[in-house]
Amino acid sequence: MPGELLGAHYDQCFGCGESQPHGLHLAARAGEGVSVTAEFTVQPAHQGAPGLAHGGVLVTALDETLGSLSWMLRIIAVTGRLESDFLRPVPVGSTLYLSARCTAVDGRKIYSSAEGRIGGPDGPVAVRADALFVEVELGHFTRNGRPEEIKAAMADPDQVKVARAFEVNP
Ligand SMILES: CCCCCCCC(=O)SCCNC(=O)CCNC(=O)[C@H](O)C(C)(C)COP(=O)(O)OP(=O)(O)OC[C@H]1O[C@@H](n2cnc3c(N)ncnc32)[C@H](O)[C@@H]1OP(=O)(O)O
Repeated sequence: MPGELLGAHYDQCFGCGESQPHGLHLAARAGEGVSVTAEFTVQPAHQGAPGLAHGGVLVTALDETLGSLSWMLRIIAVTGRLESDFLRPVPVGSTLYLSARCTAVDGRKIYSSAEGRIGGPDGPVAVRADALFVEVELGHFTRNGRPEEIKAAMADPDQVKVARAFEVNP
């Protein structure tokens, strides 16, 4: 339902994992239709220039928010292409109000756009991105991931967590 937290897909994910000490701890919420929102507060560890967020970290926040759209579509997908615009510098300590929406689905291709605003959900747009995600099978992760982490994720007694680690919306 709109407003509901989607929860982390994998607890070690750099974007959303609760157990990832270096991560962004992004918590995405369902929006209206195939859309999501999330908030991310820039920490001192995310600096690129004194007191300013690193652009790559901001793109990660956009990527993760866009990736969360797969949950709304119940599709397993990975980022194939991500094009970003940096419109305003984002100071450390500021909160990025993120929103992403799916714009089209064509076979395995999922097109989407996202933006991050500062100063409030209706504040000026600081960063934006257009993405192409590509639907993949579960084997994309099990074949390509490092075996240690695959085994650890599969061994979790919580079966919902196991499914989520591989980006399947249960
Ligand atoms: C809840 C989840 C949150 C997750 C948030 C984080 C998301 C991520 O960061 S995922 C990690 C980063 N991404 C990756 O590691 C992906 C690495 N790339 C790959 O594995 C592959 O290149 C992959 C799967 C994207 C595509 O390969 P493959 O499955 O062989 O598909 P392929 O046949 O080449 O392409 C399928 C279609 O997509 C198109 N396509 C694929 N890549 C691109 C691209 N970069 N640009 C444009 N089009 C592309 C192809 O042209 C093709 O189109 P069509 O069907 O019209 O011919």
